[in-house]
Amino acid sequence: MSQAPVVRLQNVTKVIGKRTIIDGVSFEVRPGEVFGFLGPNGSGKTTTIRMIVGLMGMTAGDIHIGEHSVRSDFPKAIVQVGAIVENPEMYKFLTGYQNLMHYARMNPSITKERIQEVVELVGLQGRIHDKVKKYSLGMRQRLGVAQAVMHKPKLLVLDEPTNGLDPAGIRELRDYLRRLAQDEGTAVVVSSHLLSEMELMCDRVAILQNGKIIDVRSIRGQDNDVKTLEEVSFDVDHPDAALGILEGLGNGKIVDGLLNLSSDRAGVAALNRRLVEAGINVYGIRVKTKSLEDQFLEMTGSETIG
Ligand SMILES: Nc1ncnc2c1ncn2[C@@H]1O[C@H](COP(=O)(O)OP(=O)(O)OP(=O)(O)O)[C@@H](O)[C@H]1O
Repeated sequence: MSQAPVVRLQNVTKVIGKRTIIDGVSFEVRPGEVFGFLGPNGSGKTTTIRMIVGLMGMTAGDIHIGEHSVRSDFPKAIVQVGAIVENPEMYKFLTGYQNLMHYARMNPSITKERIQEVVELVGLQGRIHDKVKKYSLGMRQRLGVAQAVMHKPKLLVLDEPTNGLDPAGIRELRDYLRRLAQDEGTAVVVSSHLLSEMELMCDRVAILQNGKIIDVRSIRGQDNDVKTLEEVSFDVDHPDAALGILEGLGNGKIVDGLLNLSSDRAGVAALNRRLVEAGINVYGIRVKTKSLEDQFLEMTGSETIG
């Protein structure tokens, strides 16, 4: 995690009328990372994304793309971004290739080789010379991504990219986003209200509710395995003292005389060792693995997430 972030949001706030739509949102995304922005409908995902790409101003806070502020240095910030925020504009009566050529002409740095590269990246090589009107939604989506990354942006932003895609289309999207992150080091920000998709696609997710980030967590460890979170209960002789010893770790709480904490698997052993070393007697440890879905539902109350 030593690389400088590609995008950094600091206390981003948006007030419309008297309503605070986005309330002090901060996070950063590093090169090669696929970052999910997850929240129920109306939680503020689109508004945040519109601010990242400069389609909407901020009331307070700032967003940096690389070292350039979206507020004070917008032209330099935005050239490093590729985005699909609304439906990508395509000429339906032109072929996929002609559409890409059309956009490439606006940017002399894009070579024919680069166009070929992005076509392969999104897996459209077999159909790139067909007219766009014959494309499925998934293929249009891919063409949109190809177009958005032709200029090799450091950051790719996609708002609800899975909307309307079937499971095969979602799997393909996931594969080429990961490829883009790995091969080109692009930082990718995707929003969705569907946790199941985010779990498959992202390295980390931020969970947004009522305009606030209520949690940011890693989904994949360095080994690329999906991480699970454990809820641990320690049965100890002095729960209050144990809570003090583990202060600041795992959001500890005492429930029914047991010390409950959140941890990953390796952390459970470390927490136990710390207690024992501090002279606490541990009579039992119960570990419950919670899926991200359980956690998300708990955090956001009863709101459905699909
Ligand atoms: N221009 C606006 N004026 C007033 N309220 C707005 C405006 N834009 C968004 N909102 C409100 O801000 C909140 C967040 O909206 P936003 O579209 O960002 O949420 P979202 O998480 O993207 O949800 P969805 O997935 O439904 O689009 C909503 O309550 C919405 O009604």
